[in-house]
Amino acid sequence: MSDLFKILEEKISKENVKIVFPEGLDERILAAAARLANEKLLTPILIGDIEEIQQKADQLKVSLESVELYDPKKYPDMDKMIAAFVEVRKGKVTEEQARQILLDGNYFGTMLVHLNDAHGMVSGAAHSTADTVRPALQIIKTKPGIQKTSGVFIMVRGEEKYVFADCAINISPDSQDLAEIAVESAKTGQMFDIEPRVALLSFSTKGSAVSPETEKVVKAVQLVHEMDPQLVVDGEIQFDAAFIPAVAKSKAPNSPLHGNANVFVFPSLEAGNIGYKMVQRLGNFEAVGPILQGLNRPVNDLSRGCSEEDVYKLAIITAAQSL
Ligand SMILES: CC(C)(COP(=O)(O)OP(=O)(O)OC[C@H]1O[C@@H](n2cnc3c(N)ncnc32)[C@H](O)[C@@H]1OP(=O)(O)O)[C@@H](O)C(=O)NCCC(=O)NCCS
Ligand SMILES: CC(=O)OP(=O)(O)O
Repeated sequence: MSDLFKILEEKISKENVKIVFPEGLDERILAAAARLANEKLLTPILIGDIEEIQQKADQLKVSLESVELYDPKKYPDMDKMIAAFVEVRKGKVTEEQARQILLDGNYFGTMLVHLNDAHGMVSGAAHSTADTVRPALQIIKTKPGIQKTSGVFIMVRGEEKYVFADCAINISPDSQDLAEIAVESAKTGQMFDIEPRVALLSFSTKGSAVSPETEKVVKAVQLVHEMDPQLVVDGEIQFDAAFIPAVAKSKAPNSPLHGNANVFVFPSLEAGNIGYKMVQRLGNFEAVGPILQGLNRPVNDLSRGCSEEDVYKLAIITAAQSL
């Protein structure tokens, strides 16, 4: 993984990438932004009260040289931003409402990305996922052909790397959503040198149980075959049959995964979010993400339990996604 970050770092340091951090007063954000600027990887834009940010930086003894600071309350181009927001939310907000909404750092930061004043955004160290991503869903929107944004984690322990999805966004994905999540997660895995072998997980393997929940996954696998016939994929399948070759031999002898899956698509957000946190905390995996996939421009959400290192890494990924 460190090699991979080196490749991403080399890529982004040649470009002048600007990443906006709406939580400018959060210590983890401040420290990571100072480090990213100091290493000349990208130009961070911190949002918040400028004096307070500077005071906090002094307390933390970090330099804000090469870091841009924006305060929505004093932003000189606010009228232009309000007009653009009213336009993108067509009929859903008035100018007066927009003036209020854009004081919120996540909306303000997302608009900087929308208006090409920043290449991407990282937030969520101090905000829930809903508050972090809602502006992106409303303003940045999904790429053509993609119905739903979803969030993956790259789970890393030594040389082991796996993709877990969706751990962040879609609470009750249907078959179509799961199929799209599977195809997009395979592509995200490739960004991290993972040759995707995709398992659509369930509590059942190949009809060992039958219920609306298992049938949803079976249908999703059929849709994945139509969407990407070359993709190595199987389901519905239990985690052990997807991951342990000996168990695959007994439970799913004809599975193309042969117990070697590396992209795991969970059947619901309950399963995905609980699953990634258990593997992170009980299995001592590093959880890199959530990386949002399917958006027109990169916006990524942090877990509120993140460290400075997590912020630093997610910013590098966000910058790489913008190229
Ligand atoms: C993501 C989430 C915030 C969206 O919920 P919401 O804001 O209530 O969404 P709404 O249904 O009001 O939709 C708001 C907009 O986002 C869009 N949207 C909602 N979900 C979307 C998705 N998965 N992909 C793309 N767009 C989406 C809607 O189309 C709507 O657009 P519009 O206003 O232009 O019509 C919600 O699904 C959620 O809370 N998910 C769980 C997040 C979480 O807690 N995860 C665990 C921790 S990581
Ligand atoms: C991704 C995630 O679970 O975020 P949080 O821990 O902030 O809810």
